[in-house]
Amino acid sequence: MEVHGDTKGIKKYILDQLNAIYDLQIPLGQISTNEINEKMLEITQMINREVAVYINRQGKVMQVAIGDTSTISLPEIKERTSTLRLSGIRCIHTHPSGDTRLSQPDLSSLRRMRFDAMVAIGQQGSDMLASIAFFTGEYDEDDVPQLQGLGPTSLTEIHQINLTYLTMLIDKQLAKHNALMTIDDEERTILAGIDLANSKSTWTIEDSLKELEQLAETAGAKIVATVTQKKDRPDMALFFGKGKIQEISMLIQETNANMIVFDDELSPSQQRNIELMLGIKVLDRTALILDIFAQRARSHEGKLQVELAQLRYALPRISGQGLVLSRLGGGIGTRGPGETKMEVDRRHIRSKINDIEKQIEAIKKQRQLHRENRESSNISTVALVGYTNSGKSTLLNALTGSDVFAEDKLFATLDPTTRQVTLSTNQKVLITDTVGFIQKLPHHLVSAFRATLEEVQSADLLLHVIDSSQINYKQQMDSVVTVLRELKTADKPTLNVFNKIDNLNDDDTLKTMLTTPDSIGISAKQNMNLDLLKTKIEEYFAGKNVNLELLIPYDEGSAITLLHEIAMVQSTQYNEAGTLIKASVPREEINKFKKYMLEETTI
Ligand SMILES: Nc1nc2c(ncn2[C@@H]2O[C@H](COP(=O)(O)OP(=O)(O)OP(=O)(O)O)[C@@H](O)[C@H]2O)c(=O)[nH]1
Ligand SMILES: [Mg+2]
Repeated sequence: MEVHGDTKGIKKYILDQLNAIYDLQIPLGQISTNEINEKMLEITQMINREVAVYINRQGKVMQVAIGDTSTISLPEIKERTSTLRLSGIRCIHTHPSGDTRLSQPDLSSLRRMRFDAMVAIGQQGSDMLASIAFFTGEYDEDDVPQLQGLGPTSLTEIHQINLTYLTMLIDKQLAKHNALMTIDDEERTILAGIDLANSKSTWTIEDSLKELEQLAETAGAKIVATVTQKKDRPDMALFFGKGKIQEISMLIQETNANMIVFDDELSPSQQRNIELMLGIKVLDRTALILDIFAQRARSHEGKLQVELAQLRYALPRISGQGLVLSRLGGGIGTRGPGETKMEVDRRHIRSKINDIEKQIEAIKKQRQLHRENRESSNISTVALVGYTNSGKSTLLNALTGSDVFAEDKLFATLDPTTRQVTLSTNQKVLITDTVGFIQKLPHHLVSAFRATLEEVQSADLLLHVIDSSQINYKQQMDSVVTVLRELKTADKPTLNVFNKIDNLNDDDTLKTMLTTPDSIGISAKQNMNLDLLKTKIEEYFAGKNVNLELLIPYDEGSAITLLHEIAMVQSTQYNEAGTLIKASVPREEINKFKKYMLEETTI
């Protein structure tokens, strides 16, 4: 490292002191430190010349120079053809006179170099004073970028400014201005997951992050990096450790990311703290899911429910921000009276929440009437439940010949759809397609599925549709059961429908799946076993099944295969004498299994 500028005639021991500044680190987001400022002022007094230090957004000193800042050139600052962004470097320099007002050359250097901020510091008596100027992100009528200043004031005050947050707002504002010229709305996204030491989840962090990636892509984001951290528990303030956040800050610079999504729900304060440290948009899994919901909602009620969930999510999160900025006298992103504006917003949100709740209540009553009509007509109801993208809508379409929207994306369906299906016995049942479930679904989001919830609660039978081609299908099943438990419907009679078996080329896997009680393997897309599925539904409603407990010797495997085909297997155990199976068998088929029946079985 060398000291730049006009160093002629400067003594070596002073150059050494200036050189030592390169080794000093500035905390993320803070403009500079007392240590650096004191050093700079001390040297200024000795040589009676300006001393300038250039610092990047990681808090690293990029250059130390002596002399006039208006003639400085920084190789780190690439000449940008567009006027979109700040350079990511700030200039702190001394005024030997002690008058810290920014001069015209200071301001033109700020404009030319697009500094994050230009700061002048000086000493008056024992006081360290400073002035700061930065872009507001706005332009005047002649398209000249506007500047804003603060000071002279105490250095302490300047150090309280959160530069990360400030530059984020400026960048946003600049981008907005240039939106007509450049299309740069790509969300370059970093995914972040925590690997908790004693997590109760059956999901691996890799699987969970893979799913988060799918969610982010569904929402329209482009993934540029993924970070994980192993921890005993999340950090109260930052979720991750401080060092990790610093590492991410570096990664943001490298990848030019403008958004980070955490795989778990962040508390409002964690979200805010991370945003202040990183200066980019910070979302969590919940916000991402809400965003997808918002894009997908079609029905009036669906839209209301998503909006309600969004407002409830936003409410505790609108606070604090802009404190630093309102002290700077408004400007970037704070137009309106700072805190007052937030307060108004919050009240506004609360009344909106009330309003939507009333509307939803009214719709709910209407729906209840519908349901009562349906119930009085004595038609049995089946609800399709399952992990998102497992093929519920495809199955509804296949069973009923309808054309519900199905696609290879998470949360293709938001609003429940009910169709009638005629079974072979001419019996009619109503089948309802519902929103898919997902792991780590927060409680308040579950309530956003109210329509689904009611459908599931009122159904006579659930078909749990499982994507058997997923390696982690078991974990997905667990997650569905968890949500069903939250909906207090986990005890409903359920048929496990292993879908997409056309994608399975491994018979053993299917066999293992079918040892799950009450299960059947199908392909909704390829029309495999759909008649069998209908028969099972039929049998359930006809009450034609008899529960048997069978012991099948190991050399009579074909009986087990037959059993899986025509009965609902509830449990399978292996013991010395053979396979012990509990199954619900159609009455007319009982004879085929008589010889395996355990004595205590009663028919
Ligand atoms: N190979 C194969 N693909 C299937 C089968 N059933 C559905 N799919 C595909 O799986 C994807 C998801 O199907 P959907 O019916 O939209 O799934 P869903 O459960 O309704 O999903 P959400 O509404 O998003 O929760 C689509 O691309 C379907 O074509 C199947 O039996 N075999
Ligand atoms: Mg669907």
